[in-house]
Amino acid sequence: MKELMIATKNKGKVNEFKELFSSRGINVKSLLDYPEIDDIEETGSTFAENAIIKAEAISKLLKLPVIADDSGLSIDYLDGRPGVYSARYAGEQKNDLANTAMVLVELKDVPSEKRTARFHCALAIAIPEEKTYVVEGTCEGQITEAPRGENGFGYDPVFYVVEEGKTMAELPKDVKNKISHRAKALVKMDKLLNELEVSGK
Ligand SMILES: O=P(O)(O)OP(=O)(O)OP(=O)(O)OC[C@H]1O[C@@H](n2cnc3c(O)ncnc32)[C@H](O)[C@@H]1O
Ligand SMILES: [Mg+2]
Repeated sequence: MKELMIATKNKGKVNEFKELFSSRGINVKSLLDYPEIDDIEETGSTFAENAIIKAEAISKLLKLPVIADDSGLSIDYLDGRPGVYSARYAGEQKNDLANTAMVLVELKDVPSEKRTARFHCALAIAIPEEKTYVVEGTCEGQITEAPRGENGFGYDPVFYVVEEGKTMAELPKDVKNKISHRAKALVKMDKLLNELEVSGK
């Protein structure tokens, strides 16, 4: 089975990439296998820039083709925040519960029609001695008034998917893996991998 390195230490992302790539016959490795590698500083101003920064840094270090994911939540009422600051919105400790609580406080008493939001995912692939490619996917929704559901990770319990009538955290993982920002970006990445033959398919 072929292997791909994903430059992330986020367990929620790693689980989703394992599920998403297993159906493609690809085994996923991540930075959870490399505890000695520190977080790469995300100095970009867009998801795409940050995905490229992470993919290139880890590809250079490991001398391997590397995919990185930079993702987050943009809330219209908050002018796109938390955006690229999604992971550390409530502080440096990157706490999912504190981040979602902060979003709910900021949207307190905001009516449902003004609670529109979307998840973004930028996926970059850096290949040693070659150029870096980046693809993106989004998923539309609304911010709930309270968290609901146990599945997924991050902001999923407060992200309501209108077409499904459920929060992302209430949806079974196979449904999230069809409709999510990450799944949509991955469909585009898949085409790229086929063209580049990085996956060996
Ligand atoms: O940078 P890496 O090591 O990949 O891990 P990270 O957790 O710091 O990841 P990001 O910088 O991309 O920040 C993403 C933030 O957006 C949240 N997020 C990303 N994808 C999500 C999803 O599918 N569902 C819910 N929240 C998500 C996630 O919880 C983080 O708070
Ligand atoms: Mg990060």
